[in-house]
Amino acid sequence: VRFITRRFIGEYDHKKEVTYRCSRVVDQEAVDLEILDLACKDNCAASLEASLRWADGFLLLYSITQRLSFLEVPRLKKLIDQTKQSLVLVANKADLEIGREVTTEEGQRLAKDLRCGFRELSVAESFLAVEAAGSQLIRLVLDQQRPLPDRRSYMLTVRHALTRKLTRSKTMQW
Ligand SMILES: Nc1nc2c(ncn2[C@@H]2O[C@H](COP(=O)(O)OP(=O)(O)OP(=O)(O)O)[C@@H](O)[C@H]2O)c(=O)[nH]1
Repeated sequence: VRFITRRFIGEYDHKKEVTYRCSRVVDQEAVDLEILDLACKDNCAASLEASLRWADGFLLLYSITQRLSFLEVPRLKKLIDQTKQSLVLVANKADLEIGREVTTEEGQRLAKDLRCGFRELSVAESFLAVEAAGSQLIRLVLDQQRPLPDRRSYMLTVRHALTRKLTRSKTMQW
């Protein structure tokens, strides 16, 4: 809701399975978005599996003040992995430092292990951070939809491989 309306609505009536529609421009590309806000409470696996059928990407949020929500992440990631969709892990409520139960490093480490993007932010405090997380996911999704040689990740892999090769041959010259 913060991403779509720019406003932080502290308490809102969280209806199940509501799809929001909006548009964004990311890297000069206009993108139409459909966003499904999953509550993931009682019947999370079932609603997640249904959404896997149409979602191109996921923002997976946990609260830094609730370790249990962090511990749920690997299980949810496994479900998302079935479809190889793009994922950005978001550590929310960074404004509540006093109640912190999950460190930033733990979040970063988990995202590295799970090979997904990572952001720590406060939805309450920063619309810009929320927008950046959304844009990061949109970029990942757009990149995944491009033909392989045009993908940013593919080009980075090629660049790294070339750099390694060049470094090796330079070393051999010495
Ligand atoms: N302090 C603070 N509170 C937040 C933040 N984000 C959400 N909240 C509060 O956390 C509660 C849950 O927010 P929701 O937007 O309903 O998030 P949810 O993912 O549905 O979370 P749950 O209802 O806890 O499952 C609400 O009372 C929000 O006001 C944040 O960044 N900082």
